[in-house]
Amino acid sequence: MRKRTPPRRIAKPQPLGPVMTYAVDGLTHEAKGVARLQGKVTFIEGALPGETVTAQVTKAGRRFDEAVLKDILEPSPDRMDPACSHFHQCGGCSFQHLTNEKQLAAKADWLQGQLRHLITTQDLELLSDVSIGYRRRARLSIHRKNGKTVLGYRGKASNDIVSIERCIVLTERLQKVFASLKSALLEDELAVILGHIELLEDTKGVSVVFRLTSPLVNELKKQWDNWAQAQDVSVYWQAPKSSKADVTLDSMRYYDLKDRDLGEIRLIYHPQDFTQVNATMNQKMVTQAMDWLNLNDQDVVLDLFCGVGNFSLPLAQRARTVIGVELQESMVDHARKNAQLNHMDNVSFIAADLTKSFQNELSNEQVTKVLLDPPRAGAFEFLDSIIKIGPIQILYVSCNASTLARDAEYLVAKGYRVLRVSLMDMFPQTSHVETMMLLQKKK
Ligand SMILES: C[S@@+](CC[C@H](N)C(=O)[O-])C[C@H]1O[C@@H](n2cnc3c(N)ncnc32)[C@H](O)[C@@H]1O
Ligand code: SF4
Repeated sequence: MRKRTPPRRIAKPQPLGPVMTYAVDGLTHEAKGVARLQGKVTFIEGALPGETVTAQVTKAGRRFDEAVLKDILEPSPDRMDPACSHFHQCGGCSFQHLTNEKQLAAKADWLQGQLRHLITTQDLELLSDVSIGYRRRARLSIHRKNGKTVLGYRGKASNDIVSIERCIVLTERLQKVFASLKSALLEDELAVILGHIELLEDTKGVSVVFRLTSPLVNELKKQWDNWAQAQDVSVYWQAPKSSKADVTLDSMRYYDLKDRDLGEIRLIYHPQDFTQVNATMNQKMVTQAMDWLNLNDQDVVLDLFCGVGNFSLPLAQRARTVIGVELQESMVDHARKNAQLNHMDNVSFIAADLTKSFQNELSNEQVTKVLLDPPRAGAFEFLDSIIKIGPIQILYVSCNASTLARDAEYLVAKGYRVLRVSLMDMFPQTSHVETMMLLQKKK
């Protein structure tokens, strides 16, 4: 007899609490106001420190409650009207109700808190740029309900897709393509066979990746190729069940990095490879990394989690040798191609999983400096290997301050000290914080 799957327990929605008045005195890094009522902490989405608000508890826990904002009785002087009309529904931004200056102050506060065992308040440097129109890539969700197509992003409070008319954090060119795409797609049969859509802008221009859930008939493809031509964008099709769009070398994307003294580098990549989302900040970040590492022609540098060579190639312009390490074989291929295209023969790449040790392949090199740029999980598993290699300096680029704090505290315990730290505002209007930290081996 076939076993029956037991019915899934669905958590009962909690009844809403009464509307209460709260004095807000803090802000979480996810932009929730923090208030205390009779000793219990309540997180209120959308409330700011210094405000008196009314709110209603939606989730009561043992240690804290979560509440929705009802009314602002006394607003903070730092409050501003969100520039985007979708702000209250869309899950993309969390900070638009706070001035840019205060957004940065809140991020700096939070980062200092995370790194409290490593730095003092004066230590934090800041790298920032424009606060809207900066995103060069975005993933649009698509959903069809009762014959209607909804195109946009996931919502703030739920997984539902919020219909977006205009997204002001996208680059201007992407905003225009988004608008044209939306009006062409909503009534079109292509919408029925799409999983999601990726928009991308780089030095080559704008491109759109359509992820198909069913095969595409020729006529529809022709129609969309015409749309792409009229919009001057490239279209890539990701076939159903394949992990990436099929892209020939000729139709790869590319972006350029400029160096003050050493000229330009062009990096090719697959449209679905990892690339930094904020092009201007990426350029600034790479320049800062080169300045901080202050390389010379004797340096041997390891670039860990190197992607397609975003740091490796600029490093190779200065150092004697650079070795890049990356998990994805296809990105390693692109990184090698990039070295070739830029006529660099002092950089090589290894495909390896950095959660595992593979030191033997590196043991012939006297590595002087290491740059690492891991995903959110950090690089803890590889730290002992780095310590064994014993570089003079380690430059850590991080998208998650709590794993950075953990890893840096370990490195400090093993004989390194923190020289410089910078908050890099890669994603204004959101709560994301990127950090660069330079560590030096103690004598
Ligand atoms: C934050 S990205 C940085 C990429 C590159 N440094 C850049 O600036 O474009 C992290 C990279 O680490 C790679 N990665 C993720 N897990 C890894 C692992 N276990 N071992 C090696 N590389 C990994 C990802 O494929 C991605 O390219
Ligand atoms: S991600 Fe775009 S649409 Fe969403 S709130 Fe931010 S600016 Fe508005």
